[in-house]
Amino acid sequence: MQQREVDIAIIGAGSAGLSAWHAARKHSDSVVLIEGGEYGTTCARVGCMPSKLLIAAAEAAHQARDAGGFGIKISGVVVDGAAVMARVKQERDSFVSRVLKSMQRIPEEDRITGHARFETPNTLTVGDHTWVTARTIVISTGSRPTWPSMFDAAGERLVTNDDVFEWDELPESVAVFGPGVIGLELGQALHRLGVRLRVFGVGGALGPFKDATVRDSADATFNEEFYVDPDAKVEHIDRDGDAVVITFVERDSGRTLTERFDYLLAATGRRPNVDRLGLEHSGLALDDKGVPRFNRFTLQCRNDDDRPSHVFIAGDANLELPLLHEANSEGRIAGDNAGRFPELRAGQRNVPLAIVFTDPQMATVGDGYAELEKRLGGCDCLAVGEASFEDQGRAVVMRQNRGLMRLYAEHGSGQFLGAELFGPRMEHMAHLLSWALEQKLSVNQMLSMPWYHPVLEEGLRSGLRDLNASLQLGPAITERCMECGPGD
Ligand SMILES: Cc1cc2nc3c(=O)[nH]c(=O)nc-3n(C[C@H](O)[C@H](O)[C@H](O)COP(=O)(O)OP(=O)(O)OC[C@H]3O[C@@H](n4cnc5c(N)ncnc54)[C@H](O)[C@@H]3O)c2cc1C
Ligand SMILES: NC(=O)c1ccc[n+]([C@@H]2O[C@H](COP(=O)([O-])OP(=O)(O)OC[C@H]3O[C@@H](n4cnc5c(N)ncnc54)[C@H](O)[C@@H]3O)[C@@H](O)[C@H]2O)c1
Repeated sequence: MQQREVDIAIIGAGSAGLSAWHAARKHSDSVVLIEGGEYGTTCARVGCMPSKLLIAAAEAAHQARDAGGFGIKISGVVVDGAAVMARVKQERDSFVSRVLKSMQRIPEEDRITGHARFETPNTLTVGDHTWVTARTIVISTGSRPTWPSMFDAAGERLVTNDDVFEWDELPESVAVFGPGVIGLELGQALHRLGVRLRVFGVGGALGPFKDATVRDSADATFNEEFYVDPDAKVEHIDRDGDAVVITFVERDSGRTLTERFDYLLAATGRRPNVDRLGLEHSGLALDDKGVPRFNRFTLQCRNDDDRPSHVFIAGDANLELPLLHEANSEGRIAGDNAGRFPELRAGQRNVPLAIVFTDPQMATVGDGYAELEKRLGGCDCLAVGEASFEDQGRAVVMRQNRGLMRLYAEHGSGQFLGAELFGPRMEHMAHLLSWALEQKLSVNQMLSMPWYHPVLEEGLRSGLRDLNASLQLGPAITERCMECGPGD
């Protein structure tokens, strides 16, 4: 076994680990980055980027088919599955190669390949070849898909997002389990690319929504396009030859059906990669899910005797907000603090922002309705406003007039608190709203900003007016702003 003694060891060369490495190197030349799986990051290899590439192809097919609604006739839209997958893989590989190229800036002697495990609080073994003793350690080991054992009946026809972007052709049919973020993004894309689809969920959850009004709107809208049952009754999952055979109660008819699918796509959530780290030797205090307890501003873990630890945890590994921008910023904070230890700095954390790239898009800004309701509902302090996109001017122009937004504010102060958004191009609206929340703007201040015409943001103005009306603050409310032009 080789022996390495370093200042800082970073476990996992994903997005969080790479950010941590760059931040840590500002403090010390003695930093190693340990990677046990494939280099290139989850985001570029099997996550954000290939999923958006598949969605982009699906959008092109959808727009071609929908063009008739504008009087444009495109006959015989053909999806060439092999060509679609070839482009997804080619662009995916190019994103991965950019990550790999940027990693060349990390000196070779500072990169160690192999699975890391704690042997003592300051010592790791990497594979069966290296002992690393480190003054501080960053855990940035990411997460992996998880599914209930009943899916194992599908054998090798059980796939996850790790497999989909390796397909050379599009399958004829897929049963998606989990109408969460991954299930809806990939499910809708596959459907639009001509794949026969059923999406099964449990307990009624749909996407990221906690506000039942928005969730119901999304449920109805998606079901106009493809089958989603967020509270499915699935009786059996079997394997017959190359097919996965699923017996379930159909949502509206109540009939028990047995259908064959090429694949079962498990999109039932992800678990943090902390279970194979030998954490029992790390001295760290763990929560009930086995994840180290940590401070979200410093990313510092705690020891099981409650003293602050020399170990930090960033990215999907800590299970807090498994999103790319959070992995990057947590990695930066963790790497910086691992370098300064025992001195620490509280890092800047942004307001929660999540966007789902379905059509219509889904987005949440702030703590989300369930959390706000818990915090402010009891004292009747939570004001709610809403606006539909059904008759929103610009959305009608674009034939994208579907969806609903709900906006939240605090009674008394009038401060904007967050939103759940379902509608066209919400990625942009969600950014505007997160910036307003970051600036702690009141609803009144937001309404006093410029509003162009005719834009989707006029729909946001309608929602803010409705919210302002529920706040009962200031002068009488204008019901509908006709002098602004049609489009509110
Ligand atoms: C299909 C899909 C789509 C997504 N789309 C989006 C999106 O559109 N927008 C968005 O913000 N987020 C998206 N995400 C989430 C985003 O990809 C993740 O939040 C982010 O990639 C997490 O980065 P990370 O550094 O924590 O983990 P990773 O990039 O997974 O890095 C962890 C690394 O640690 C390594 N490792 C694990 N254990 C060990 C060990 N013991 N020793 C050594 N190495 C180890 C792993 O091999 C891995 O390389 C998506 C995720 C998926 C799955
Ligand atoms: N656009 C994005 O930002 C983006 C895209 C993809 C993934 N991600 C990240 O990846 C994370 C993981 O995504 P995910 O979709 O795997 O998790 P998720 O938590 O969003 O969704 C999992 C879904 O599976 C359902 N489910 C659980 N057990 C089930 C069962 N036995 N049968 C049927 N359904 C079941 C849950 O009710 C939930 O709806 C997300 O939370 C997100 O942070 C982000």
